[in-house]
Amino acid sequence: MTRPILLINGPNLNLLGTREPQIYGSETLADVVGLAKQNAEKLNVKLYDFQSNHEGAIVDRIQQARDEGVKGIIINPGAYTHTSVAIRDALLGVNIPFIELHVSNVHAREPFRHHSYFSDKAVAIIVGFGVKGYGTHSFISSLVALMGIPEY
Ligand SMILES: O=C(O)[C@@H]1C=C(O)[C@@H](O)[C@H](O)C1
Repeated sequence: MTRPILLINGPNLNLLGTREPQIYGSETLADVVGLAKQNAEKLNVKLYDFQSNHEGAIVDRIQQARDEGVKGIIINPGAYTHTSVAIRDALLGVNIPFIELHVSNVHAREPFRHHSYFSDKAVAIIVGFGVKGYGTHSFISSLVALMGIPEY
């Protein structure tokens, strides 16, 4: 029985690899998701992934996660981190523990990136590890533990 978790990436993360590589690195989103899935599988964790540039689509995907029995969500809301009450409400509404992730250290960037609509409700926050934050083996196992997802 695998333990389903959902990885959500918000706007412009589909540009990873070509987008401001000095900030976000040169790996593509496909590289990142592939590594995370590989490492999740080793831990008997089924990782679903989703990327959208549209706030409502992210809200819909979060709501769908409850029906799928997703046990935890790792979300990089992208710029919606700093603006979206709607995505915050969706996460609270489905009552699934989530971890907030950012490739860059948002606190070392422009002031408008210092506020997050998610951090006060996140189980944990991963900030500034670059794309490594998405999914080395040790990260996934600690994320799963942090989200209180039981061993099957
Ligand atoms: O570091 C990241 O992954 C976040 C990604 C984005 O697209 C920005 O809008 C956020 O401000 C930071």
